[in-house]
Amino acid sequence: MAVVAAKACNDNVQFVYNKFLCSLQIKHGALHVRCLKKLRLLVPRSPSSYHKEVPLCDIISVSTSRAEWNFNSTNDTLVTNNAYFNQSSSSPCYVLEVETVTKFRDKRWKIKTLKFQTSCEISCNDWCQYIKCKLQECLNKSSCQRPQNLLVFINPYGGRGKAKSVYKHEVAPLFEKVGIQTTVVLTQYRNHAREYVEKNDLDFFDGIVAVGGDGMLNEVINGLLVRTQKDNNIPLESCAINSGNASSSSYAKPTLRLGLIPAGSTNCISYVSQGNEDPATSALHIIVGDSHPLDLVSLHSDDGAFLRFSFSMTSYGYFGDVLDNSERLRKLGPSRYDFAGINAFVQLQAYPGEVHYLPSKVDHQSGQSKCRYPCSTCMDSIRKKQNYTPDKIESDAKQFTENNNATSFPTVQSASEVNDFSVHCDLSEIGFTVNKNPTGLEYEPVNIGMSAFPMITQNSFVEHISVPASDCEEWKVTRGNFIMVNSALMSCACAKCPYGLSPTAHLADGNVDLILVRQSSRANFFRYLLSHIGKGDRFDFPFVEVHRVRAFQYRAITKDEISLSDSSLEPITEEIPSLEKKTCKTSCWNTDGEIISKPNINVLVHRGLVNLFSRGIEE
Ligand SMILES: Nc1ncnc2c1ncn2[C@@H]1O[C@H](COP(=O)(O)OP(=O)(O)OP(=O)(O)O)[C@@H](O)[C@H]1O
Repeated sequence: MAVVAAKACNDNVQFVYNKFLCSLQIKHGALHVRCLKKLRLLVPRSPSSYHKEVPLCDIISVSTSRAEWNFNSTNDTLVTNNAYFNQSSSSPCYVLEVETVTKFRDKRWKIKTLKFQTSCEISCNDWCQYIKCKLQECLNKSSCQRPQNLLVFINPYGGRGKAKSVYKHEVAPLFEKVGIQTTVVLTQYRNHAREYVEKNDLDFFDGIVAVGGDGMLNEVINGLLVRTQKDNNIPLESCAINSGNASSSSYAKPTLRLGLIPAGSTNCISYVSQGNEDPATSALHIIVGDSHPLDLVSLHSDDGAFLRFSFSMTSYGYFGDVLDNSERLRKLGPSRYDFAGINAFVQLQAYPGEVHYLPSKVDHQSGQSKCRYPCSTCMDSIRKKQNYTPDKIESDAKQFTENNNATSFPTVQSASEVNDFSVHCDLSEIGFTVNKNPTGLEYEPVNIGMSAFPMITQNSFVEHISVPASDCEEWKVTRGNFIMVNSALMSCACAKCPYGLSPTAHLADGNVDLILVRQSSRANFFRYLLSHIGKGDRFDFPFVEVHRVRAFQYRAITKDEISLSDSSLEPITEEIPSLEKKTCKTSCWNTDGEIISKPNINVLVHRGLVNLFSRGIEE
């Protein structure tokens, strides 16, 4: 049938489309509509200027129907003189209907039906079959099939409690229209979706969709990842490199794709992966079967216990305090974040800590391209990963362990002993380099005894870090009083911050942007926060630094350690409470809107560990 259709479609069949006589052609993955002649005198465009190109992957359905010719011969002089119309008008009209997505400037998608009329029933049917075949070929090539059966979780309480109505009015009709079967679960309690995904048989489904905010997607991701590791007998505590897995981590990748229908107070993933928070657009990305890999980080406590997976922001300090405050103001709805933000700002605090990080080979400065469809950075990393053979992963891992075979944490020299800290510190001998703060102001090397210091051994990193050594630089360490330690796995754009915490972060490049906001005045910190409203450079502050990293580890410095005449950790302004005046408090972590109260954590990036129903933002 396909061959017959293809043959027929090579003939020069003419269709009437949008007041033009036109021909159709499929090439380079798109349906081309080329206009040959205009059928109405008053149409301003010339036929040669009219050329429409519909990517096959944007076509939703193709069908045929019968209709009436819709010419008005009294108004249309050209029509009445046109040979095609004269022949056709007396014969029946067959319509080839191509339903496709149409795209608006704000990246919203809607369904549009293109109607091509002809008097030849056979040509109409052949073209219908031909487009269907080509569409299937295109889907097979990209190995992204369109979902037929979806598991849908709706959080009835997230955001303004609108998720149920959003699904009912904007999404369900679209799924019904294309014949997607759904199993809908209204969540009854926190972690209901997570438990459901962990315990139930999912073989029947092609994907899981969360209707709510980022918190709902986070639940589903955690449930699915935990379940997948269980199914594959992979302990969550281990991140050793797995030679059988093309991923940079030992975690097994789930086969189900995931989607979010944005209906929460923060829908960061929708902003970052499609450029808006429009539920219908998200539904259409699911319907056309889009697929884009998404990096995740796994969070482990300092004793190696698994905490959770996260896909966007993991932040300590100010954002942790905002979330902590906002949980107490839940009854205020989404506006609680504004109140909590003001409250945390009034009580602004810097937290003493130490950050170990493994820089990526592509540093933040040189990786300035934005993540846009088709994103070569994300796709390159996938291709590279595919070339990364199991043998190479194992040999790199071995080399990495041999090169860094130190078992004890090195003694950091005193400030007076060390002038150029980045070079002459003992740490460099075992693969650590201690950074010098660009300002040279906020912190200096400290004289701190090992006995009082939380033990971080190089081996403890090797156990948990699962990135190929050849893709990374050496581990580095820095310390100071931090208002915030942020990590952005993606740009983290949202309605309040349209360019995000880190505008050039990618969805699937295997890196996370580590943003260290050191102690400064309230006014400076406010300027830093304000810089997120616009396009401007949010890293152009002397107290802010950014590193593109594959992994990092945070250790809070305790009061005992501070008391060891640690001059580096003195506040530089009187505005923010001094550590001497206050007890040495710790903050909590805010990871995708969930709280982790333990301050000491390990954060590891896992490249493209899940696939989203998305293609990335189209320019
Ligand atoms: N039925 C339920 N009752 C209470 N909590 C739920 C329920 N279903 C899901 N949750 C939890 O609510 C949290 C927030 O949900 P979601 O992300 O959908 O909405 P949100 O409005 O963006 O978030 P938030 O309310 O935190 O601003 C999620 O972390 C999820 O675990």
